[in-house]
Amino acid sequence: MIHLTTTQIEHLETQVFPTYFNTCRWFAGKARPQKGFHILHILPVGDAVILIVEATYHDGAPELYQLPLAEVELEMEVPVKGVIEKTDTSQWIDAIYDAGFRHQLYTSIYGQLALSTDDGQLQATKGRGLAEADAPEVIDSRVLPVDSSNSAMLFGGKYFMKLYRKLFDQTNPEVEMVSFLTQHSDFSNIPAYAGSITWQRAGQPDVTLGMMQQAIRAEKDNWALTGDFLNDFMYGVPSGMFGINESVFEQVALLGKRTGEMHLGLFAPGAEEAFAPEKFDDFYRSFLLKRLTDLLDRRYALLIENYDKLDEPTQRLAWIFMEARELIDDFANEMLTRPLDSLRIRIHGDYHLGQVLTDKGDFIVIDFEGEPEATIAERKIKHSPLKDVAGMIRSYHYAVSAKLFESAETKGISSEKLQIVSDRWYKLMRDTYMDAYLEAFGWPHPLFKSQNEINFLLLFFLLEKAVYELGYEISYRPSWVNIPLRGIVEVIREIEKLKEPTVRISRLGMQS
Ligand SMILES: Nc1ncnc2c1ncn2[C@@H]1O[C@H](COP(=O)(O)OP(=O)(O)O)[C@@H](O)[C@H]1O
Ligand SMILES: O=P(O)(O)O[C@H]1O[C@H](CO)[C@@H](O[C@H]2O[C@H](CO)[C@@H](O)[C@H](O)[C@H]2O)[C@H](O)[C@H]1O
Repeated sequence: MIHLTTTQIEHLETQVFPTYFNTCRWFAGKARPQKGFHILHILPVGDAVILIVEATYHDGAPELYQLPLAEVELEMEVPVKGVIEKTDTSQWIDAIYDAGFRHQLYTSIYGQLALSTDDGQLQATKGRGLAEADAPEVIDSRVLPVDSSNSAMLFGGKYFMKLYRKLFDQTNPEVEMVSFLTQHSDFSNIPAYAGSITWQRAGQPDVTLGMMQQAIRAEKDNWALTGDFLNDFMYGVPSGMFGINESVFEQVALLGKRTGEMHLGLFAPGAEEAFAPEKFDDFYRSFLLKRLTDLLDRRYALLIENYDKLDEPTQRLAWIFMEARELIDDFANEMLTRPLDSLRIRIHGDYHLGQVLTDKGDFIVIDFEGEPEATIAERKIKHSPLKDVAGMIRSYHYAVSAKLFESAETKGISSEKLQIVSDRWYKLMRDTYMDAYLEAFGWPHPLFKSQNEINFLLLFFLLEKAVYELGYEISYRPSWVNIPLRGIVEVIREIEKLKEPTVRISRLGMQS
């Protein structure tokens, strides 16, 4: 096993990590003013160790990261991004690139082993998805080229393991969700839970280090598939033809059905507290309202700060949003007073087209970690499942807006015309998805007490999601800021419609 001396620890902390961390895709603190990196714990795993590193900043809370470390020969080929430090005689690498470390992780899960650490243990647990026949001796492994906020490994071509990089003082919601759905529900359109590794210490909350699921050989994700549908659709747009293949509706309806089945699997009256359905009590209503108003405050400030960088059409959309603050606030405040008898449950939390893989004409849902901006405690709060539905509906809106407004094929078409075509496509998909979704529950269902409640909650969550996305785009994809703004404007129009007094046309054609 690696034994780090005090000098080596200091060297890593002060000379190596400030550069190395900033080259890692999974390090979320790149844009923050960094103070330093400190190795808080060293957890032995076979010949390697897992370093628990604290990143501190001049502003805001520190973060904890997991960095597995192995020492290997200089001759061993390791991707550049995995090399932490080279000395004259050896190299220190991110241990995910060391077959011995990966083998140890798999062996621990297969055997449900507990590896001792200074003040506790690394406890591995096996899930139903791991076959007895897949003993560690017959399983090879490799790192997957998935470059995201976590690291991914494949075992025997059959099991997908995600090593969480940013750590939280709690069980990761993904482990709770995937193990619950695999072991306590009939929903089978997720990769089955195969196990996890948790760092446990007396008197401290458990910390999830990694999770394993069955591996899926997906053709693509549903964002890419929807992009294909839209490419076909776009051919007709310049010549004024509005054509959607019947199979597109079938796929969208199937996704609605699967989403409904996922929520039925998560609707578990009589389950343990973490999964038992709850009411829309006053505490939750105030939480939702506060979350939305805080988000709105932050987004308005961000928009004002970045206003001059926006192009003119986007500025116009931004204006509509800014002028509608009072209308939005009035609508949001209804969350406190409106009768709401629908129930709330654990949900996916970050549901969009990219979180659904397509496999042999069906869908597999992945990535149950929840909304990246939310704290872990917030990610475990129960919501109406319509929050997930709103996420997916927003995603269809994104897909069509990105294609129609950003493609070379539609360059010569006026934006008014594109808006009409895009709205029409989006509304057809939204209604197809929604109808198939609700059909999965039968009517009435305790999760949806009335059509009135469905309309209000869906609009509330559509607004919340589009406002969240506005921040994501300003920070990461400024050229797409117009997309969530279009979504916000669409919600504003819907709220305005709700406020209009009902117009009745009498037999004589007079309005009353
Ligand atoms: N069970 C699985 N089998 C095969 N590939 C998977 C599986 N789960 C996820 N992936 C792949 O890994 C990528 C990242 O997974 P995801 O859960 O979204 O992690 P992250 O939250 O780190 O982005 C996905 O986009 C998908 O391509
Ligand atoms: O990285 P995650 O998948 O957890 O989610 C974040 O990134 C998403 C972008 O990939 C972002 O999703 C937004 O863009 C999607 C298209 O790229 C679109 O389908 C989604 O509807 C839209 O929200 C997501 O919001 C963010 O949390």
